Amino acid sequence: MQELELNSFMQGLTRRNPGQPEFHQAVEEVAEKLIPFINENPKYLDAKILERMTEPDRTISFRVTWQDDEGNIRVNRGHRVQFNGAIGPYKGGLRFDKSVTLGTLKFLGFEQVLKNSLTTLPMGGAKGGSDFNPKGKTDGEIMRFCQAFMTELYRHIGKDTDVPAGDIGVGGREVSYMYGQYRRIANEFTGVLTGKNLAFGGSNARTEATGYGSVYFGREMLAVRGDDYNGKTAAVSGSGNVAQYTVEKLTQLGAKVLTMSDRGGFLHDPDGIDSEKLAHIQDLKNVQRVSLAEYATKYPNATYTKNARPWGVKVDLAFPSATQNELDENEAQTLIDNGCILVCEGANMPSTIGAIKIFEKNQIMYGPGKAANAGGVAISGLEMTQNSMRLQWSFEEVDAKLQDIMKKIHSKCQKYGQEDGWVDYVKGANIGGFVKVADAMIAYGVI
Ligand SMILES: NC(=O)C1=CN([C@@H]2O[C@H](COP(=O)(O)OP(=O)(O)OC[C@H]3O[C@@H](n4cnc5c(N)ncnc54)[C@H](O)[C@@H]3O)[C@@H](O)[C@H]2O)C=CC1
Ligand SMILES: O=C(O)CCC(=O)C(=O)O
Repeated sequence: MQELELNSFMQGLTRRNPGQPEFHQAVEEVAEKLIPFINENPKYLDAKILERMTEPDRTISFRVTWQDDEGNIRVNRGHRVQFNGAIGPYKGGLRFDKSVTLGTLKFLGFEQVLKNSLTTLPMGGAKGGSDFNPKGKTDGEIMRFCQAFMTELYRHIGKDTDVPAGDIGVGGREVSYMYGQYRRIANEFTGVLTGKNLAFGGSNARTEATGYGSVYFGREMLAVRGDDYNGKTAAVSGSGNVAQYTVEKLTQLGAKVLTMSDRGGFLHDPDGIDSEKLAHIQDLKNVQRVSLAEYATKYPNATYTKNARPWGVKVDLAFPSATQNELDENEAQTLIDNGCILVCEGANMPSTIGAIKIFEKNQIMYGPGKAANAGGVAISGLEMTQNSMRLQWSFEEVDAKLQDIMKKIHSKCQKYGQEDGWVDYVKGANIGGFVKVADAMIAYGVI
């Protein structure tokens, strides 16, 4: 059997998936680390596992028709990419954002397969969403869109088939509207979505899990070098679900968070964003839904810089927690030049391939999203468990399980990514996530 070679593999993938640069990027980052491992393990080469794993099980696209407050008929496009179901029901979030394309969801679905495998729980990988732009929409419009979206999606999902959840633009409010519509159409009360309200089957700590989990992962990376968060400064990007709970946990564990951001720019508070200030940000973002610029009117020591990102601020730690490709090669170099020792990704693929190369060259602690932000989907997995048992565990029980899972993910990354004197977490996460899915696919035979 001829060995795999990165360039020709990527040429074939690009040819088969034209116009999907984010999907190409996500596969390239994985393939670069996996191909040498596959060539050393011919069972994966012979079974063409990488070729099979980069082709989704299926993609579903559909029209979503809804009415705005003025009575105008609006049309969006919805998708669900059921990427790989070898180790469990498809699982992964829904993104509502004007930038969403099938290519975006294929990159996210591909990452999700490896991430879900790393959690140790039985979950396949999927992602879905729509090019619907929630910005400026009223509550009634959001509800009607969510109901219209679920009216088609419901026939493709199920508690043992595919269990969606939130992502950018989809939080507790949207999950509730979608769950209500599913229940109405299917006439069943099952755990078909996660991130639900605590009143109807949600799990304690799911809201906090991605941000907390990312900080727990960072704590494990620091512990390898005998270090911790105490007294360190941090830059966080984003101001949504993941960013908010990253800031909360970092602060609780002794770090001082200096930045957050949104689509319009970034906030720099040299005094640190403490719990009172974070509560103000949560009001601005979750209730008023306005720009972070408002923060500076209440806390005048802070500045809001328009159309810029936070990576030029001198910090010890960086937690990119907004979106993909929000940290490039030059910004990575600036972080390193300013003494940053750890980058831990709350977002999916926030660092460009060039940025990752800079982190690797400098051998800093770099936790890629598929490992560092896996706490969110892990607690979604535990929400499914609780729904099956018709039980609800306490916040403390779930948080303890989250900490344990993040430790196990870290250990798996170490096992496959230990190099001479440092840990290559990208290699560790990619191989660690791959092996379980690949072995299941081989066991199934040629399907
Ligand atoms: N919610 C979850 O449980 C999980 C989320 N993630 C990832 O974390 C990231 C953030 O997601 P959430 O906090 O859930 O979403 P969210 O909708 O609550 O917040 C998104 C944040 O990112 C910012 N943002 C979005 N697009 C941007 C752009 N193009 N440029 C600059 N800023 C932008 C928004 O202003 C907002 O602050 C995403 O990459 C998502 O895929 C990863 C694992 C689980
Ligand atoms: O909780 C889930 O199922 C989705 C989480 C997710 O979309 C992600 O990990 O990127």
